Amino acid sequence: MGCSGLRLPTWAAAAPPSPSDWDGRRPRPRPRRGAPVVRRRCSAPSSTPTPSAAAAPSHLAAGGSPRVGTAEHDWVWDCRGGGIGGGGRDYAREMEVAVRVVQAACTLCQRVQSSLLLPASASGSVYSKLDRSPVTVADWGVQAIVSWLLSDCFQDENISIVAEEDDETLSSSDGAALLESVVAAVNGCLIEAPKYGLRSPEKELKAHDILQAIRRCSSIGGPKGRFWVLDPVDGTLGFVRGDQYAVALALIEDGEVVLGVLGCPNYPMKKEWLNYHQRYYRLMSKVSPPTSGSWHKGCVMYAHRGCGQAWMQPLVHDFGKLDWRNSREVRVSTVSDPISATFCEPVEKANTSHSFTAGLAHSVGLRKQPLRVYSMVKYAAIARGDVEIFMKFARAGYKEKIWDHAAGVVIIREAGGVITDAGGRPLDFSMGVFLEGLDRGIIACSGPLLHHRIVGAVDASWNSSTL
Ligand SMILES: Nc1ncnc2c1ncn2[C@@H]1O[C@H](COP(=O)(O)OS(=O)(=O)O)[C@@H](OP(=O)(O)O)[C@H]1O
Ligand SMILES: [Mg+2]
Repeated sequence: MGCSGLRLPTWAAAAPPSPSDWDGRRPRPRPRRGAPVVRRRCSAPSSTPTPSAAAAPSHLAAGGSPRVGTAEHDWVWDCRGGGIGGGGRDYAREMEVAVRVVQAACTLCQRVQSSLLLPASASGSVYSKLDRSPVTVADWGVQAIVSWLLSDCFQDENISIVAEEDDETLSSSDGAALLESVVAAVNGCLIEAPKYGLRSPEKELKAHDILQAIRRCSSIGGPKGRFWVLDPVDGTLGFVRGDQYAVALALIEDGEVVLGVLGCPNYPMKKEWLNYHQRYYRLMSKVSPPTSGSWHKGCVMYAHRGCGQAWMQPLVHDFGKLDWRNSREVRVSTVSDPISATFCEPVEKANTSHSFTAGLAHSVGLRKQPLRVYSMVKYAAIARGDVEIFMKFARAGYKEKIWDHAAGVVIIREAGGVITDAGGRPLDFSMGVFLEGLDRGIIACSGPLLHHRIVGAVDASWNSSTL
């Protein structure tokens, strides 16, 4: 195992942008083990490359299918030397595309979430699924753009995507206005694809193109082969309530998650803000606006299996462009004493037993109030070292879906954390859309000591619980 070291060209490493409110933390020293690298090939390095050079490699923006290593401004994900199942593949191309695609998808989500806060409009409406869970234009919109962009970038491959939404509602006669809103949202976002280093469609997509892109996400996963897994808007409740949510994209090969990307548009760079609803954040931002150029919220995290590192870059905001030099390594917390540890869990008590986790917390000596946050932002919080523990115990009979965990699991692991079911076994992504065989619940920790204690505490209290 192990990969090549992180090798940044000196000009890129010398003057990293320094977001003023980076939570007081600086990037860690360069690690010894394998590392993803943003590497520039070819032309003479310049200490201040133009934004277009850094952000929009021509091999992606113009050519459709990316050709790594051929363009002048060629940013390459480089974690070579094995470490990955499947013969040491580095997934450079997949990782680069996935990060760009998630960045684009986050823009669509942000626009739809803002419109939800405005007086009623079709794009700002919340619809109800058969199971009465909410769904919005963003769910279908993200699914359509991710599907379209992945297909465009990997034209030479027959890609499979597992994702939550189907096209039934949109294709129905009642869905015409909704479909129109999805088409508008998708085209509004794809026209800006070059700012993420991706290609826009030659012509605006029509309704049937959108439906086709959504239908393409009909893979059901399984133990063999390669497929993408997408949760277009994870934490839909948080999304419709104007709070935290995530866009989660992962690649699974032969049953193993090989890369994960988590877009967290409302993730605050000051971790204490995770405790507050976004409406306070919006209020505070009005009272005391963040200084221009500072990185105050919104990030994309990414990691690839076997690399031993996970990364975060700022969300690309309105007038910005994706710039790989802004990526920073993230690492789990070093806290291993339960007294100082914070645990996080789902907000809704319908999704987990708050009373069971409160009992566990007490028995292992956790003293802080739990942090309740929507979506896989909880996984991002562990990877970033903002919390130490995640616990989820769904009611008996509920089956966890792979898209709710895949991207976060690989990011936590590569950032140094441990994530298993409550029996201490790894989550199994090889059995279709569900995490089959999951033992009781999910436990993620920043390190093995805390993890061991919590798994032990579950065993000790399970029989007396009412779950
Ligand atoms: N009954 C039940 N039990 C457990 N889990 C469930 C349940 N129902 C749904 N889900 C899945 O939980 C996903 C939301 O997880 P969160 O951590 O965001 O939950 S919470 O809203 O903060 O309570 C949610 O993902 P999204 O639909 O993407 O929001 C669901 O896949
Ligand atoms: Mg989800």
